[in-house]
Amino acid sequence: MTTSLQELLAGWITGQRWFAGKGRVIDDLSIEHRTDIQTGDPGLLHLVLSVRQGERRTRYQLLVGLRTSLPDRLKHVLIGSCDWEGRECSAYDAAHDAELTRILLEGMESFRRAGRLAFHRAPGIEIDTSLRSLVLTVEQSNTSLVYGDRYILKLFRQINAGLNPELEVITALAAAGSTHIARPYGWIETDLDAQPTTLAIMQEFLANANEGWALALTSVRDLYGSPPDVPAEEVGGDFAAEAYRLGVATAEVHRELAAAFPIGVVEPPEVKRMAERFRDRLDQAVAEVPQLAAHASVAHAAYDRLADLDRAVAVQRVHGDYHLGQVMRTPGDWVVLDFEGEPGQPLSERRGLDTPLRDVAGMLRSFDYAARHLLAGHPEAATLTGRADEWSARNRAAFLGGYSEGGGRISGDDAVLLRALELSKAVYEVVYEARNRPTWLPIPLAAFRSPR
Ligand SMILES: Nc1ncnc2c1ncn2[C@@H]1O[C@H](COP(=O)(O)OP(=O)(O)O)[C@@H](O)[C@H]1O
Ligand SMILES: O=P(O)(O)O[C@H]1O[C@H](CO)[C@@H](O[C@H]2O[C@H](CO)[C@@H](O)[C@H](O)[C@H]2O)[C@H](O)[C@H]1O
Repeated sequence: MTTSLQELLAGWITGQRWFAGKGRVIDDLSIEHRTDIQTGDPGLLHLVLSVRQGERRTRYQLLVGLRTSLPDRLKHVLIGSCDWEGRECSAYDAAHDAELTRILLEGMESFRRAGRLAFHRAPGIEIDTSLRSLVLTVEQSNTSLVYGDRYILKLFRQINAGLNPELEVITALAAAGSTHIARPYGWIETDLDAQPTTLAIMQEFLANANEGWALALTSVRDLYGSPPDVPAEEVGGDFAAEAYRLGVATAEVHRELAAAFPIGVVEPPEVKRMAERFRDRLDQAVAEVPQLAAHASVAHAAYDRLADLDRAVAVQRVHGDYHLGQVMRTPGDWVVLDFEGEPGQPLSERRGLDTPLRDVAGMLRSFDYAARHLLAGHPEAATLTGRADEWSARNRAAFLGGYSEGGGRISGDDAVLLRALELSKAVYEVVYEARNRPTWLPIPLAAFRSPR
């Protein structure tokens, strides 16, 4: 059975949104660990796959459902037919099968152990196991299940051995009473390379919240639709007050992170090495995305200035992949999600200390994304570019104002660091877009146009 399921998976996995190795040939796919969470019909398998593409080996997690007869409601997530213990079965993505995902809730409620899997519940939490799940249909690197508007369970798709930074951070911030996180309710663990490894995290579902990205886009649309002589601040959907409030919340989260985890200082030689890493990343990105070559000199100039800074930089735990899709506006305040760091980086790096300006840079880039992403293919793109610049500049400034007001420190010297961080993020985004959404590539490329 294993061989045929492996073949099916090799054909199926490349089409999944969360598959990180798009555009590269799979040299080998093997099932590293298999846990039969439920035997019988339907059956539920948990698989850790190891996918080798060239030198790179990546692990992915799958929940595979097996049924002798697949109901219509699950036909859209069919992986294929396979032989399972002598029977012809349909294998499918079980994340979409509420009958099977309930087993995960039951597992967390009862602290179940199934083979190598260990289910956990957060202290003082009771889990309602009667809730049915739906898969969240948003662009994401993982797969999230929403149980009855009460819980959201994120199944990490790409698995790295070790404790996931998100679980570590939200547990610490919840214990410190933070109002800027969604409370943790439970998690699922395994051991990989002899390390406890987080496979999934369940949190409070923020049912009455709106994603920052969606709110920002509504504002951008309003501005695009308004007469050209009306300034941004007079357009109905102006976002600047929210951007400011988000800046305040960001500074508060940074303060909470600094209080909950160790802090440190990076001396000038290490800042030089940071610039060096940015250069290496740029070179790799240019090799993968040739369109970036024409802009590389702008980034190199920013990295040279960083290398010459000759100044120590304060570091602490940070978010690491901060953008408008990671923040939600609840009726009360902004809540920050997904403290996972940049997907694809080693866990040691994602759990390491960094300058909080990395997050500030990430959010500044996101304002630029929001301002420009509606321009691609827009018939009036040429005239609307000025509007996009206006929206971006206004909201970036408001966010920075809020960040300072909330106690976040940005000194004059920090402009050099911030610029280098922004361009490094844009380099990451160029690669990300080339791999996942090639039509969006012009958005990060626009970051290299001119110094702000
Ligand atoms: N606690 C939550 N309550 C409501 N929606 C959430 C919550 N957590 C995540 N989401 C929604 O799921 C989306 C993806 O979540 P995220 O943690 O960023 O996943 P990924 O790491 O896969 O990108 C968010 O942009 C948001 O729309
Ligand atoms: O899946 P994650 O949320 O962890 O992050 C990845 O996907 C993001 C896209 O969904 C990507 O963000 C980029 O696009 C956003 C708009 O969709 C934009 O707001 C961000 O500024 C931009 O970086 C993120 O980089 C990637 O890690």
